[in-house]
Amino acid sequence: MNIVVVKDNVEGGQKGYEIFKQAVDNGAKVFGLATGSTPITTYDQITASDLDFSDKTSINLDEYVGLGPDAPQSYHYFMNEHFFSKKPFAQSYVPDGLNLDAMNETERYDKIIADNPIDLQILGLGRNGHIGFNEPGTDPESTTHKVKLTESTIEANARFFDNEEDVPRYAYSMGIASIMKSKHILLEAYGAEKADAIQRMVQGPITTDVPASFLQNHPDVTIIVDEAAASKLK
Ligand SMILES: N[C@@H]1[C@@H](O)[C@H](O)[C@@H](COP(=O)(O)O)O[C@@H]1O
Repeated sequence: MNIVVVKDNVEGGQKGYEIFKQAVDNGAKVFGLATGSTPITTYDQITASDLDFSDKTSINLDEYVGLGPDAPQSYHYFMNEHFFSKKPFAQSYVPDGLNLDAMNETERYDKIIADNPIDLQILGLGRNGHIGFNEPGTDPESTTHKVKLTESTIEANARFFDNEEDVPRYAYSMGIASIMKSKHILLEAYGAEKADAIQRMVQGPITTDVPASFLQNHPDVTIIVDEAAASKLK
């Protein structure tokens, strides 16, 4: 794992942008995208740049079950606001939270990923070490699946909703195996509340208790962290 320690998320966003630019320069066609507060500075740098994605494809990691693109807390809405409205792709895929037939939706999404192998996948990191919505205990062989969110994740994501009860309890997420197939992975994490997860991901045993620890098995991972998130690395 290649670890880059930066001063703050603004410098991290600059580095994240550079990694996207390099991927574009090297001919990457498919970009795996993430939501959450973490990648926003990277997306801001990208959307303010002259990088062109009009002949490229994006595939998002996850979506809440029950929320569609018009719901302000949906990940589709987030992507429209922070990325696609400013920098459109030829096609952008996000799991369809309004498709309540989980079997149908997860199979549909797996086919999209199989047809469009991801060149660069960007990831955030949950406080409990989750990636996408792959919570602790997720099978490393998992492909797209319906997830029951943990209390820790519901609590962490409640800040985007009026009440904690409004946070959806389920999500669709690419699986760990789907993520591991990406050619290059960029994970960003900022702030002291991510320090434990970063330490366990990088230096702990590879275990389903810390889904991100499986990234130790990937040949091409770059991690951008600020000093607070790196503070527990030994
Ligand atoms: N499903 C998302 C993850 O993809 C994201 O990485 C994580 C961290 O979010 P944040 O970047 O806001 O800390 O939150 C959510 O649970």
